[in-house]
Amino acid sequence: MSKLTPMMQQYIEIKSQYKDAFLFYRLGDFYELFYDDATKAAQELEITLTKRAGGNDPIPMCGVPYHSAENYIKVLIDKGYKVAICEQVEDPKTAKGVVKREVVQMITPGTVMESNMLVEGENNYIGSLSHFEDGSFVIAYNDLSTGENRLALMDDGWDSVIHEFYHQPVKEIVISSSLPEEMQTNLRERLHVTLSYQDEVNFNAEFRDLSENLTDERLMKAFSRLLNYIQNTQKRSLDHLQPAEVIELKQYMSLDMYSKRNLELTESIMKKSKHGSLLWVLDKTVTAMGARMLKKWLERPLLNQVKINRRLEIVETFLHAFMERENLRENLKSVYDLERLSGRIAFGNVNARDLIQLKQSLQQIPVIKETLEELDIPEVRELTDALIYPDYIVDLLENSLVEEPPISIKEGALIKEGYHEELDKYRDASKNGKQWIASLEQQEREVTGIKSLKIGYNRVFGYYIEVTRPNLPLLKDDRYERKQTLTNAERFITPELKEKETLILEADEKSVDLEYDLFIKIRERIKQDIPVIQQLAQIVSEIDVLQGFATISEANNYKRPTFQEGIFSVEGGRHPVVEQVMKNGTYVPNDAQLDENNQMLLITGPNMSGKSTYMRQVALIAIMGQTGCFIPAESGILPVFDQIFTRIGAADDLVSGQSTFMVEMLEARHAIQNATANSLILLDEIGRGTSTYDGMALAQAIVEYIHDHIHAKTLFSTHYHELTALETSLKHLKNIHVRAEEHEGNVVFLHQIKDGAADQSYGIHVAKLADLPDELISRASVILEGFENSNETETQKEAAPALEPEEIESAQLSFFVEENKEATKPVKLDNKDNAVLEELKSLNILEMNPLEAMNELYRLQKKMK
Ligand SMILES: Nc1ncnc2c1ncn2[C@@H]1O[C@H](COP(=O)(O)OP(=O)(O)OP(=O)(O)O)[C@@H](O)[C@H]1O
Repeated sequence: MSKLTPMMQQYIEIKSQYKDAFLFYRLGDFYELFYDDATKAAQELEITLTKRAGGNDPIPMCGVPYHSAENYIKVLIDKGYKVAICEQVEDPKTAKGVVKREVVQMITPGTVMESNMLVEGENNYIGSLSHFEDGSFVIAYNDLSTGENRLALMDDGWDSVIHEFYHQPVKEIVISSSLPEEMQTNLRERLHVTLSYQDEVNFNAEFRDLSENLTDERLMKAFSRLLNYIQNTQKRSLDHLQPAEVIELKQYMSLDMYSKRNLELTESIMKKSKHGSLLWVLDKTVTAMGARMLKKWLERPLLNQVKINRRLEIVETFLHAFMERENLRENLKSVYDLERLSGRIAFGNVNARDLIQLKQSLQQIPVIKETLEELDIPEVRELTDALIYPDYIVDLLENSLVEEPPISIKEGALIKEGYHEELDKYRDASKNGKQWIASLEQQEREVTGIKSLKIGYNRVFGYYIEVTRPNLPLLKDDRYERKQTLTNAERFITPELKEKETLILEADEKSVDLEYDLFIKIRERIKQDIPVIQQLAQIVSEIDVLQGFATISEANNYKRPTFQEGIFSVEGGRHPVVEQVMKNGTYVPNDAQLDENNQMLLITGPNMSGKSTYMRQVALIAIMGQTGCFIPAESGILPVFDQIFTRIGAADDLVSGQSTFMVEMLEARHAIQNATANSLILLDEIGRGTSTYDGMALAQAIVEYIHDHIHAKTLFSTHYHELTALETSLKHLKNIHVRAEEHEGNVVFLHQIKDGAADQSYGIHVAKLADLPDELISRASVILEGFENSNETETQKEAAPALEPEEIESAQLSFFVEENKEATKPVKLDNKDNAVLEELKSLNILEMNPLEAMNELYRLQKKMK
């Protein structure tokens, strides 16, 4: 290969430091990509790949225009790639004007700042994961656009890490390369995130303020890992980063990853979007900051009753104060996204228009405060007192910036008159010069008698005197110096005019430069107040979420719940999302009663009758109540649930490679291992993913296990009518059913919950509703009759007698019981089997994904055969 140009040599040197990113190499008006980057980018961005002469081997190359680069970068970032931006910068070591190239910023999926790459009303988190010798993990979160930092310490093993990341999704995870390979693969395969590495962890003094409240060294280390990564990628001021908040996971209701998805809290399963989720119904916020806070609240409902009641109290006050609430909503509409604005101020990305928006937002603070002051209850007063109006910021912006500045900050017209003496002088000089020119024009018209004589300006010649051709004879010789001839006119200059021109242009240039400098100073000054702005943003967001709760509660007739330990007693409860999408008044409300006597509700009823909807409704009411929102019910007494676990249909797509049954078992296991007497468990038709008897046996054993060992409030829906017999043997279990009636051979769904077990299944009626062929339906009815008459089926259909707790342990359900429990029944094994058994024992099932586990089992079974 022949010698490369110095520019390409420099490229290769820089690229070697950014191997995992697309290097956008600035050349004139383009960012160029070379070699593999070019080939891959051409494919991903659907742009033309060309070749650059590079000795014997032409170099693959493609480019994107500088001005539209953001759009291309967004495509790459959305696909999980990283981009390094390489610019020409002045080299301070060399003579002025000589430039060098360097990477000025990395854009990675988790560190996006550009507004067109961010979703309004949603956080863009990057996470870092650190592991420690004692088996604990720390996750650190950062949203670079808002500066938020949060930390969570986890000492419940690897599963809890995965659950946490499901719970709080991130675009990118920063790890140390010493994180065990299986864990790295697990993160990649289960979370589909970009993994980045930061091995060197230095705690920089400049971050001391951010970590003052961190006493645990593990938290410090994890936080530093994240901050170091951000520093290395961003290479610019991070003044907007907020002090780390430690998430005490035990202070929030824990929702496992299955619940968040199954209950469609923030995203609907079908559409994979906010539409159709609880968030969609409840989001009546008017600011982007409020929307983000609402999402966070829904993801982490509270456990502390005092805090819950504080929120409910404010919601109630807002609910009854219609006029004040309407005013608040109006005022809030004028509040810009202060959190993201702070980030951009820190990064030096804001223009004068942004600062005017900041001023207008801050000007709403006294108005909001005044409205709140009219609602005089202690909980609101707390918020009102915290709203401190930063009049000095508003005054600064009011005195310095014009009301409608241009987008560019480099062309002047930003700063108000009277703000800066020197600037006023330049402006005066320019203005005086221009006035002098205007009077010269007047004077020359009079002296020459040419009425159309005018003084004009263009960038090439500066100021000139223009005389139209027919008037030229009126000009005395040598009066002006000829400069340019046009078809219909001549242009002239005079030494005096040129002298004034120099003065005017100098003054204009100086004032534009000075305006820029003054603007930067104002921006830097505001930078110091970022914490004040961020604090206001927090309070405004909270007010916004709470007024939103009041607004939706009023619109949908939600009621304030009360709390009482151990009792879930709801009258006329509704599913908030199904109710919302159905026509007004068509949703059938239902009561729900769970208490010490009725810890478990076994729900039967035909397909499509509303079993799942009812179960979800119970959980959503609990979540809404603990979030501090009113609930969709006539009245409600709620317990404070510490955790919610769910196993509700449609989960098969969770992790590719897992069978429905395996997912079902994993979800059930998770509940059984972690639930307490204060938890809520929803199990929808557990066991249906396998053969009838297996399924029924598992279902019964699970019901018994929860009933006898866990005592969690549980809703269990089933098609195994045989299980309803358990009501007689399990003291705290109650049968309920969803009512349906048969009318002229068709099933009518009443969606009403009634005590007792359903009397028949109506499965065939539902199949009929689904328009299966008549012949097939008749045949199914005949087969069903056959089953019902068969003695064998009758005897098998009896529910097995309830097992004693010891029996459960030996009921071959070790899958649900703790890992590594000794098998209770000895089995005769030969040497080959023993070897397989040893291998089986040594498998670390919890570290595998289900597909790996299945493959292992299959392999071992094959070995035995
Ligand atoms: N209380 C209700 N009022 C009005 N419509 C309801 C109610 N509950 C459920 N529905 C309607 O019935 C449909 C079926 O409900 P759901 O999926 O809960 O039934 P299911 O009994 O769980 O069915 P399957 O056993 O087939 O899973 C829902 O999509 C909803 O439109």
